[in-house]
Amino acid sequence: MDQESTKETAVTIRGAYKRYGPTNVVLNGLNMSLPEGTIYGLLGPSGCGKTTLLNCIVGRVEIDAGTISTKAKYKADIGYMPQDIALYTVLSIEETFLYYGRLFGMTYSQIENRTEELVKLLDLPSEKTLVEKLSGGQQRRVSFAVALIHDPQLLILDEPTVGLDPLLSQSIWEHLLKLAAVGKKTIIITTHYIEEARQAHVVGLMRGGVLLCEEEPQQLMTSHNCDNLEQAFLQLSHKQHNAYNEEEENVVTNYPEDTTEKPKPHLKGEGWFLWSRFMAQLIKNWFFMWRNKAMMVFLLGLPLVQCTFYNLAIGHDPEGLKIAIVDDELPNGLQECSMFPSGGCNLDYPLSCRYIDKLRNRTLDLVEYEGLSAGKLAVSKHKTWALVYFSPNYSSALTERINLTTEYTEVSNLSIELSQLNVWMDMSNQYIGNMLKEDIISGFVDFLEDLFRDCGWPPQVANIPVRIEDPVYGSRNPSFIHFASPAVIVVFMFYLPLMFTVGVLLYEKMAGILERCMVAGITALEVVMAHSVIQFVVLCLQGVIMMIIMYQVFDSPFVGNFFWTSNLLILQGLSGMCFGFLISVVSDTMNTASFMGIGSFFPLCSMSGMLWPQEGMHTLLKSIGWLLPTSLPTEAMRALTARGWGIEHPTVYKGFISSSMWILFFCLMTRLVIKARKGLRAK
Ligand SMILES: Nc1ncnc2c1ncn2[C@@H]1O[C@H](COP(=O)(O)OP(=O)(O)OP(=O)(O)O)[C@@H](O)[C@H]1O
Repeated sequence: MDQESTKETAVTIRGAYKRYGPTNVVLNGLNMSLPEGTIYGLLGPSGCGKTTLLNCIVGRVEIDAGTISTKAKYKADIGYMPQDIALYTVLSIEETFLYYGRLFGMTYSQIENRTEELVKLLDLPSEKTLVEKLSGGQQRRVSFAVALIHDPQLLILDEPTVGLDPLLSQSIWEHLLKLAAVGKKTIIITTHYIEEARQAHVVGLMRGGVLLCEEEPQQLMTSHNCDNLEQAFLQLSHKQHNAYNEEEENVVTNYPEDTTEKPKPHLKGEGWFLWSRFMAQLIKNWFFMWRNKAMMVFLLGLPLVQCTFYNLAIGHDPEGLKIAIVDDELPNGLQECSMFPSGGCNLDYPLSCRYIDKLRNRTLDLVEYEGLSAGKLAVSKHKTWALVYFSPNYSSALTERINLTTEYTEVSNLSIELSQLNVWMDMSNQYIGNMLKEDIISGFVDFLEDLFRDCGWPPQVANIPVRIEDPVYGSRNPSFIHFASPAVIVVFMFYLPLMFTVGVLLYEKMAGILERCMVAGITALEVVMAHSVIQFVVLCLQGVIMMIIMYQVFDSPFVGNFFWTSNLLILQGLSGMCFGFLISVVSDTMNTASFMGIGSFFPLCSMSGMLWPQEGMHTLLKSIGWLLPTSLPTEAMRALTARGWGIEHPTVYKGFISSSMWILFFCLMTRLVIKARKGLRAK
């Protein structure tokens, strides 16, 4: 580059090319030269590429070919006001200035003085006012003030006067002229109000990816023999249009080859990590959370409500289930039972009555039907869940069968058949069906043991010769809720941080705030670190709430080590947060992020052993299911809480390894996606 020509210039652009996709050429070999201490009014029709050009100058977008050189060498030497408001609306004016001031490395007293000056200059309301309470024009002025706060050498302003009162626009222009004259600041300003640009020292008209002219406004009007800029631009546009019509094809075919080496970035950051920038981001996050109290209540209330509802709704045995009884050995129906004693060794009384008593004790709702077909109809019409049928000679046949056991007498096949209790069930609901089956069978064993005891026979003979001893782990009557609790906590601890991370980062990304902060010099590492600190606090609180609800308020078994359990949950929360980072960089809209979040939720739940043991999964799923981010941590959580195993046990440490590997994987993928998207944007 010609050193001599750039000596006095603040911005020099030579042969800049930029396109979005193969045909949307936005910069087509553009040249621009901006002397120091001048105001450059960049004009052009909507969509001609003004914002893209500014983005290239501030380093938001990379050009495909050409050179950009600026006198400002560091990102923080530039003051940038994007077209969108791009402000944290929950912060006050004062907090906004404090945040950006700290990002630019200003001291607290410098920020305070500057705040006072800018509030006066831009006629802003009290600095304590929240940005969300300001009008659109006031918000625009705050955004303008943010660009000015650190008194930068180079100011890049994308339509700063849109929607402002003409008097205020005029005072802004006066201030810009003063900045250029006294402070030697260089300013590039885009505007749709062409006549406003008369006040600039130089105007540039952009059209078709190039600058049609770069001249002093008065000179431009004189040379085109016009009274105003609009007419001069019309003439220039006509001239270009006629010339282009002849060689339109060349616009694309002249474009530099994709293989051309990309130009190096012309602006430097100030390192990957600066404590002051990290702290500014952290304090801003804190304000953000403090102001979003509804969001905080939601984030902390959600685990509380979810865990409470889960414990109240799931795992309890259904009560009052209706069972049809058809007892053909009682001609006058079940009321006859009251005539017989409910205990003793009375083998001549109807034994079905004693058994029915046992069923009643199991909180079943027994409904008497007359005849087998009426009972069966009740089940098929879903009036009852099951039908228990006693044959006419049930008691005598059962006595005969019992005698076989106690006195080794012979028993006929008919007696065996009649002593059989017949049960028809509605098994469409697996859990209720199995529970009823268990009640019917264990009720029968109870009844038989009682009878044997009353008759002086060993009651053990009435049962099958298998004794289930006290369990090694868990209780004698395990509940589904106890099985699912570890998975529920692990899945919640994964998804709650994911929701928070995606919610916060995507909001900043979509509002253009993240880009604006990046232009101000903040790095992705500082953003991630500051978010992680806040997220860590939130996930610890969420974990404590869930542990209290699950293990203190309700009675999920906890026999493990609190230290390792809480560490596992924290690791799991961080893994969810990192997945949130990945979703935030992959998605550009809340819709895409929601689809990714919800889309991953069901597979993770179903394969994490929350609904069904992993041992029962299809072989193919079993071989990959353990790889998922919630599978091994769920097993580790179960082993820690229900079995009391320590970190030295493979099931436990595999959970820790799995969470750590997923954190690593999500971080790497996030990094790769950022790189890939940068590459795609550059194409
Ligand atoms: N990130 C992007 N991806 C793809 N195309 C883009 C992107 N940003 C801008 N463009 C396209 O580049 C062209 C120039 O857009 P740009 O926003 O730079 O125009 P502009 O002159 O600033 O318009 P306006 O005055 O309306 O703000 C448009 O066709 C736009 O659709």
